[in-house]
Amino acid sequence: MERKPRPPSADQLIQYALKVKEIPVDTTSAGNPVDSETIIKTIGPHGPVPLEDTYYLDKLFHFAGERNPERVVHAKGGGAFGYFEVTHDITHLTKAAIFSEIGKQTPVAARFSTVWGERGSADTNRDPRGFALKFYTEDGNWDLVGNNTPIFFVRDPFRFIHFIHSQKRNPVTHLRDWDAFWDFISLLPETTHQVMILFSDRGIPDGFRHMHGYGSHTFKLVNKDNEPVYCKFHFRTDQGIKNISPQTATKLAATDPDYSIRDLYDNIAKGNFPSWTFYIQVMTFEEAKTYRWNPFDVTKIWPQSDFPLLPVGHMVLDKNPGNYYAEIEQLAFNPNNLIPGIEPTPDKMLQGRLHSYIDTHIHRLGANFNQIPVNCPYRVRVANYQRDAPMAIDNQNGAPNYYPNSFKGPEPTPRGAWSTYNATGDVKRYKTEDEDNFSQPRILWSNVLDDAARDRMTTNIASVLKLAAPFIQERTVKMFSQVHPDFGNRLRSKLPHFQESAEE
Ligand code: HEM
Repeated sequence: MERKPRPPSADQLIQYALKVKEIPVDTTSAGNPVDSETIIKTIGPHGPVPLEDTYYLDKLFHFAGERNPERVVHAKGGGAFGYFEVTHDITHLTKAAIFSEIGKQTPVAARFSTVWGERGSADTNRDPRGFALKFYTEDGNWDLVGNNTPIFFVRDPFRFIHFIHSQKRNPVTHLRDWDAFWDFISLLPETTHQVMILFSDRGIPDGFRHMHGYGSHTFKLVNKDNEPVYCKFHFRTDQGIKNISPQTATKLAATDPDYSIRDLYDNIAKGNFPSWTFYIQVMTFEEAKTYRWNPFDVTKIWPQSDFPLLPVGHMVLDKNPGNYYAEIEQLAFNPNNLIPGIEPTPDKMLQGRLHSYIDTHIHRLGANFNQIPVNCPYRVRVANYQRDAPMAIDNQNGAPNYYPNSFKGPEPTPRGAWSTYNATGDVKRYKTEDEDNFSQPRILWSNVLDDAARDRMTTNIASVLKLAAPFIQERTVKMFSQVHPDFGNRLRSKLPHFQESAEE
């Protein structure tokens, strides 16, 4: 029988050993040579262990602290490194250094993830996929922390935490709770659009290479004359969209739960570098005033028929991490890492995210998380008035640590200012329930999906909606019926609860 060659990921240790010219001396974490890795010191062959075995203690204490808290969402993921290259000029739209000339390359780090599962969960779960990018530009890091879907479940950041709680484990049973999931979804119909995408074929992408990535939010581009436009960011996979059937996904969850991480690593190791073409959509401020949908509502797309995709560049991932923990687990993305020429907008969800990520990184990685090499904006010299805290590696030597000062401490620059805009109105919690929740989902149902895709989507929904309490099933079917009566009818026909009620 012909033997299949081992994938590169299986050979990592062999490859490492081949490169080592001289075996290093084993040391304590302080570099002192040690005499054993296998035998503890004892007083006599069967005696107790003396405290003198400090190397054992060095190992033991390090081991007990080996885990950082996992990300509260997007805990399981894989990543890689590469570059972004400009292919089309957009300097009339933005002064962002990364787009300054055709042919310009900027180093990039990418992390792809699932959302609700824990650090050890299966890669093939039905879930959105995170699509987080860090561009190391000469104006510091630009992070685009998006997903593989152009929209999101909720349009107000207050709802995000409730949404995540409804997807995570039940606090009593520690099991996924389909009552909580569908209860939340059916009580907030703004989730309809994203839930349809989640239960469509794209809900289980074939690894990380075969999916698009989106900034999802509406951002602002500002040019050198400080003229702004609104924009959306799109990364379209050059490998083509490819998805996994629910049956194969379930099988893979048991046989190869790290399927997507392995697929990414092996393809890059074999020189089959994944790439994405980068596009923007642009909307002027005038267009935004009268557009038929709220341009800052992240539950809605900007149809390409109204706002065509403009090509800008491409991203290639050509380098695997040298060490997963150091370079992927410790990656810390932040939608607030923006460079001159790219700014936030009144998109409430984006505004709601701007402060969340620094806090989570301090909790997960410590106050100096930006000094970890993979997060460090290494193309600029970091100079500011922050000092100390654990793991301060670059503590800025003798520079003054207060401002103003007479001793050549760093000076703010107008280049760092965001463009000005008008904001008026009473401060209060504005209800958004009058938003249109169904017209874009209806277009997705009627114009984008074909009949077979509609059938697969309703089967996928029914497979887990049937696990919710009957009153929640009924409310959910009612919600989807508002997209299209056919949607509701198909679902009803696939849910045992409705068949039983009909028989009664
Ligand atoms: C108010 C809304 C949101 C809040 C408060 C929030 C908060 C968080 C938090 C706390 C993390 C964990 C970060 C870490 O520990 O490193 C995270 C990760 C992430 N979020 Fe959000 N999030 C929100 C909405 C979104 C949206 C709308 C998207 C996509 C469009 C998104 C994409 C991501 C991605 C991709 C990651 C993983 C980044 C990585 O690979 O390290 N989030 N989010």
